[in-house]
Amino acid sequence: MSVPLAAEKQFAVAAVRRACLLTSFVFNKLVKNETLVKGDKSPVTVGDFATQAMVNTMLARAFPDDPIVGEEDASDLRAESGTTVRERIIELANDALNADLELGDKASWGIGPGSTQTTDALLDAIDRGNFAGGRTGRMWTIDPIDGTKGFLRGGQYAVCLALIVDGIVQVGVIGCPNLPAVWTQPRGDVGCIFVAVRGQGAQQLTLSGASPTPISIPLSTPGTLNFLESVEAAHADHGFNERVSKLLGIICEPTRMDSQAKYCCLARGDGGAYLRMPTGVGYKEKIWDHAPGSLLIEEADGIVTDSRGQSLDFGLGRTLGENYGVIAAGKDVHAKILAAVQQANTEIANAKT
Ligand SMILES: Nc1ncnc2c1ncn2[C@@H]1O[C@H](COP(=O)(O)O)[C@@H](OP(=O)(O)O)[C@H]1O
Ligand SMILES: [Mg+2]
Ligand SMILES: [Mg+2]
Ligand SMILES: [Mg+2]
Repeated sequence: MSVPLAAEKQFAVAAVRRACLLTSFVFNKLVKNETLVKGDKSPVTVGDFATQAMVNTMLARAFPDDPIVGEEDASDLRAESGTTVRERIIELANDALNADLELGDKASWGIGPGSTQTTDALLDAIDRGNFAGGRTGRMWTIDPIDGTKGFLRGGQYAVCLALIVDGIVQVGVIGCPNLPAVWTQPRGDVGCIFVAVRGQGAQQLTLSGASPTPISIPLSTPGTLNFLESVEAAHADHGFNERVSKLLGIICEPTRMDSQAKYCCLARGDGGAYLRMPTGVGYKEKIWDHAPGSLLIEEADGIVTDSRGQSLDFGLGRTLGENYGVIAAGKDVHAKILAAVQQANTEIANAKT
């Protein structure tokens, strides 16, 4: 009997692996005018666009009927003012599509040497990511560079791809080109890929997609428990986490890290919990920022909920709906952290009245 979702898993690892080579290459060559500022004031680089163009091109070949919810869209690139960055993106995406990698992806997905695409085809590939999402059917979600701010500062970032079926994440792959294979050995091998398939566990692979090693969240003790949190104070409320730490008697300092690398670290036991509480009203968390990470945690024996204790809902469209924050932790401590979060929320609400 064949293993369910084996083709999707193999594809997602190959696509993320190729994407990680592209983003690492871009980081080493990035020049100042290759970063744009989006309408919401967030940065986006030629690397984000080129990666989405490349992965979506691969997806269109491998799974032509599957819609894609992607972070980026090509409208700014189609404008006359976008000419310079557009040309650079097309060059980068084509170089990545043509790269001669093993793993047989030319045979399976028609890429590799000789697969150069036109500008129009690559811009259209980026815009295949404009799907609205929803409750029914298969869809992929891609965050070509999660943690763009981390990427720009040479910190952590992640290439994130997930398959969602009927609102449930089934496959999640996260590539972390700057993450040490072993956290305590930052001078050792750097770069890893994380894979989860629902019901089949979670694994860490090398950046070349080799040596799959099962990972899971170990039991925590109050002495070792610490929080993983965003570097960006605008993305998650650091003060709230401090309050929760005090309530729980946590003595370790939080580990600040950009991107879904936080989920990856948690899944393999580096840090006891990832807490991401909203910093204000209005921002809705995006499905591509959490789909592969949340599956990775669940498959690594962890639990992911919002601050009401409810599962994240990936069937609402491009966002997770109203923002009640995210709490990801090992099975043994999740309930304790959730209770402390709720107590902190009550205290804050009482202080206001
Ligand atoms: N006000 C806000 N609250 C929460 N998340 C936000 C936010 N503004 C932007 N983000 C998201 O935070 C992500 C990075 O998360 P982190 O802080 O964990 O590294 C960004 O992903 P991108 O970098 O892909 O745009 C972006 O989608
Ligand atoms: Mg972004
Ligand atoms: Mg993101
Ligand atoms: Mg991104």
